Amino acid sequence: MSGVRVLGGDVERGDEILTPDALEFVAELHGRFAPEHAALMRRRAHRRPLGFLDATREVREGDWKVAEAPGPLRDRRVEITGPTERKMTVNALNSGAKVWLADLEDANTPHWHNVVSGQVNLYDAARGTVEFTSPEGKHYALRDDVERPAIVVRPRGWHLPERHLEVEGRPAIGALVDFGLHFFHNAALGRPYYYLPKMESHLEARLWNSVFTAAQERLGVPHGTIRATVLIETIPAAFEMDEILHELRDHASGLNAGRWDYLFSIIKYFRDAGPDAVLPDRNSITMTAPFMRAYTELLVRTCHKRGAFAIGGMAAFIPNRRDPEVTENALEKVRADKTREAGDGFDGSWVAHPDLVPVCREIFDERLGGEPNQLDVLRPEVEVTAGQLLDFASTGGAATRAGVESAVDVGVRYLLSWLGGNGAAAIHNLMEDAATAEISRSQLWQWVHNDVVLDDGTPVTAELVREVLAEVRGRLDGEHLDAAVELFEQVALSDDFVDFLTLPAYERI
Ligand SMILES: CC(=O)SCCNC(=O)CCNC(=O)[C@H](O)C(C)(C)COP(=O)(O)OP(=O)(O)OC[C@H]1O[C@@H](n2cnc3c(N)ncnc32)[C@H](O)[C@@H]1OP(=O)(O)O
Ligand SMILES: O=CC(=O)O
Ligand SMILES: [Mg+2]
Repeated sequence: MSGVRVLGGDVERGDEILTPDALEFVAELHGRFAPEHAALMRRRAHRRPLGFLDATREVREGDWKVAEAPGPLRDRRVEITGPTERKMTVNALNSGAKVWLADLEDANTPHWHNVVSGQVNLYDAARGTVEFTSPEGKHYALRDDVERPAIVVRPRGWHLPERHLEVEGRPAIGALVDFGLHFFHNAALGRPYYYLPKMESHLEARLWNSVFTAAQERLGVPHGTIRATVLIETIPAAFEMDEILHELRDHASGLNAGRWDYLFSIIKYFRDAGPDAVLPDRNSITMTAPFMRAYTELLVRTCHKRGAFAIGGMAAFIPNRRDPEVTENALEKVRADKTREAGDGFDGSWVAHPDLVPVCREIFDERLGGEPNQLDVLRPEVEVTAGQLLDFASTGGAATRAGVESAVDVGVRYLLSWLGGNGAAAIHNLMEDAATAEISRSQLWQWVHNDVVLDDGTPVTAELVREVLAEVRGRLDGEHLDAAVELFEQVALSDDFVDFLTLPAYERI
């Protein structure tokens, strides 16, 4: 194969995915789009003042809609998310959800094995042939008595490289590897649906749109077959919701309120902006904080004005089949979260675990009546200003010692899991993934660099964080403990803010 080298090791059935034609296709996408991608990544480094853009006023004020949703995406009342590990693939497809967000992003450690075997599992899932037998001998197969969810694949964000695949001597772009391999093998089946994470501007959406157009042309797939739901989960993107949908309008199917990365992005963007931008303990920032409400209200309003689906986010509470009290608490919290979203006009929402599918379904069933969605709930009364999106000062809550301890503890435990190959983990009964871990470490960085004083009068210093880190280290063990602790210290405390914790973490796998 000219220009492409596979540097990762052998993965079972990898030869069915990494075929010469598929690699050629991925290489072609790189040939066409790598220069634009590089320019957009350089653009990210510049933190511009935030506001709605003058240059795109016409798009915001114009009268246009995105393409009508295809049949499998007209009813998205409950979406289960999860990694593409084989057993979880079967479990997600049997969960009774309307959509499975098959995650190659924040719930996945991009070990080469996970990247390739995830594609194998998606290949079988798309063909209804996926099955699995556990080491204990339990057999998993697709059930006939459950409606199969539409599969919506989330490739990695634009920033992540894939160094196990080289194109023209350079590490490939993770997003193009994930999208390219999946599209190449599955587009002909007619349902190439994607979730697009972590975009920071409509120009990045334009790049995805160009990639989609080229990919469809190249494989002879009709223009507009691809449908993409964009996560609005960075603060700059919140000011460009209309523009992002407009760029992708032939391929757009909706927006999702990705709350965890959104909080991370806010902390990152305003990490050194002084006291008014300092956020309190993660646990005290809820979806009813004024700036979070402004964000979700604007998202629903924008989507429905444009005929696009508004999909709610992830409540992090996880049930535990061995602990009824934990499960009851999770169900109650998730019920409250989904009830608020349904009432606000969202068309459906995310859950992290099969046992949460029924509660989300029940709430949206009740709200939707006999309808598949609530696209007709236009929310014309919603008007959101830039000031409301950026009003962090009225959040309430405090920075506390418990907040510091929890941030360090969760961050290190998550990195231990990530380095071991599990990009999503239940920690203290909460779902943790790369986005929530980003909040933990960036929050500490922000507190240290803004001379925050805890509610008990203790200043947050690098020494304090190191002290807590030593305590946490003392109670944990595991093969990757040294690496996890070193990494955490780096991403929480280094003078130069590390853009994404997964970048230095990736160097270690
Ligand atoms: C901020 C964001 O981006 S959110 C989206 C990204 N994050 C995610 O997708 C996380 C999704 N959730 C998960 O990965 C898991 O639920 C975890 C890691 C949080 C917990 O997993 P576990 O500890 O295995 O949960 P638990 O033991 O209760 O699982 C019970 C069963 O449900 C299955 N299960 C749990 N979550 C899922 C899921 N999301 N998809 C499919 N199956 C699942 C397990 O495989 C297990 O199956 P089994 O009984 O056949 O062995
Ligand atoms: O991807 C979802 C999020 O909350 O982040
Ligand atoms: Mg996210």
